[in-house]
Amino acid sequence: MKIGFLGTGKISASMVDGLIRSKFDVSSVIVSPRNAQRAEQLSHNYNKVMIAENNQELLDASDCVFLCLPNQIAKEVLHSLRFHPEQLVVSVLAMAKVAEVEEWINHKVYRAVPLPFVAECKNLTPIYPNHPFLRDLFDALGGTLVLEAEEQFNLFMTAGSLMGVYCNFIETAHQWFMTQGLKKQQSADFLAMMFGNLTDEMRKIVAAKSSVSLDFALLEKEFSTKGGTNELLSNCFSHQGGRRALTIALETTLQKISAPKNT
Ligand SMILES: NC(=O)C1=CN([C@@H]2O[C@H](COP(=O)(O)OP(=O)(O)OC[C@H]3O[C@@H](n4cnc5c(N)ncnc54)[C@H](OP(=O)(O)O)[C@@H]3O)[C@@H](O)[C@H]2O)C=CC1
Repeated sequence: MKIGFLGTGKISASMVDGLIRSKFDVSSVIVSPRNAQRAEQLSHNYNKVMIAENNQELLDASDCVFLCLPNQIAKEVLHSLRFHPEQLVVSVLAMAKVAEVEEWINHKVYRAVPLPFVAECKNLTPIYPNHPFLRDLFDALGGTLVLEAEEQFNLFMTAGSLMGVYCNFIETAHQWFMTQGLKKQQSADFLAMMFGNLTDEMRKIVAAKSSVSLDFALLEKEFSTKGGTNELLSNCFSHQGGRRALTIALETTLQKISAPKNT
């Protein structure tokens, strides 16, 4: 199977890294010439990776193509391209629904939310609708979550949009500690170690595969001594609008993801 990536950015590079590292049987990978530096790097790193002359040549050579373009220009770029009837087309575009992309390209479309961690074959990737080839591919990259409805898929797209705000949260605390006099390196080391360890705790619970699913409220309690400073900080954050701000941000993002575009 020849797999093509239209738009050679962060997600394409992560998927290429993961595919080459995985046991998935891929005969060759074709990337589009933009971003030139990233495409060059991938073809330099891996024998199986070739750079197409242009977007149409990439489509002509691919059995399966992942649409990994910036959202703002996707419609315009895709409109001018010819897809082949037997080709499997997978959109990773966050902000366009299946029906919209199908109208742009006049071709059946599947969707996926691969996150950068597919590069190390350790991410669960939601797909919609189900497709056996995509299931096998993403299973090799860490696991597949098959969604029956696009509304469910859009909720996972929203969940996948939490990475930036998570870093924002830590950065806000980090900046505050520095204004209070902590050394940059010491603050960064401490925060990175603590948040990394919290993530490891969640991994342990998931790996134990107990019948009880991960309970985040319980974790919050476990890491908050009754009457202690963790409880104080968490309650203060919630009462000052922290939870509300996150809920509003999630709703705004889901609305943007789900809103119909001008087709
Ligand atoms: N990053 C993530 O975690 C996730 C991203 N997504 C979605 O995936 C898509 C890609 O995201 P991401 O990889 O992060 O974005 P990037 O900006 O890293 O990659 C987009 C790539 O498209 C290239 N490009 C721009 N114009 C064209 C064109 N006309 N023809 C071909 N390629 C072009 C850009 O090249 P150049 O640099 O030269 O402009 C760039 O390399 C987006 O729609 C995003 O919403 C979905 C799930 C998760």
